[in-house]
Amino acid sequence: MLALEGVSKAFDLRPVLEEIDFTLAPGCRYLLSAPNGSGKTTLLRIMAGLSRPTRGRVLWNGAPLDPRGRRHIGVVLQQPMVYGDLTGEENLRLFAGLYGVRDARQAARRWLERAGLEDAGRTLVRHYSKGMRQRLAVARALIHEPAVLLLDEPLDGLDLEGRRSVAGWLDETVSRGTAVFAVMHDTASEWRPDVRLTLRWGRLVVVA
Ligand SMILES: Nc1ncnc2c1ncn2[C@@H]1O[C@H](COP(=O)(O)OP(=O)(O)OP(=O)(O)O)[C@@H](O)[C@H]1O
Repeated sequence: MLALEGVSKAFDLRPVLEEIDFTLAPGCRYLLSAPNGSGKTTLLRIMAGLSRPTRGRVLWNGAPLDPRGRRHIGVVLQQPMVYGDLTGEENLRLFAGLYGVRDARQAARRWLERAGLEDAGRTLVRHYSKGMRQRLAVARALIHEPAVLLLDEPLDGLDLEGRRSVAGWLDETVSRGTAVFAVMHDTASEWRPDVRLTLRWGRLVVVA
């Protein structure tokens, strides 16, 4: 499982994260909520292996996170990593292929349907609304059934129905054993976490 060991991060000597020790548990829902600029995205990027800590380590099953470990992680950042010049279906097939999903075409179709995008599957993503793009980004992050799903504001920009359906997939993913770690406003009522976290002075703390 994914673990942080003494993770600190500073930008130009300005500390953002301080000595974070944290291990995710399978099938657990984490919600991280903290003020703007407190380091939430920085933490998520480090957990995903997209940024290096200044000190400390990110571990996958006890060993430093490497490209093989990263295959077990799905990520949705604030700028959804989907390609505007490809169709929704092409995007999903591309990522399914990159992650080594066995039948990429079938997986892409299944996830398009789950995302409620089957009619838009052949439309270029640059013509999608923000909500459609967000649903596609979550489908992209789940297509290889990761053990850990890291999300930055996954419900933002969605209408009520979209929020409920994404929250529903997250719960479904959790029920299959995936640990879901989401940066989200703590007022989001569609998704109930098991553990609420915040960042205080760069430290990750559990909110009682
Ligand atoms: N690449 C970078 N170079 C320099 N400073 C950075 C960089 N990335 C983030 N920071 C700074 O680190 C601090 C934490 O940023 P981060 O984006 O992680 O916060 P956040 O909690 O996600 O904020 P928000 O809620 O606004 O998204 C901010 O002061 C930001 O300016």
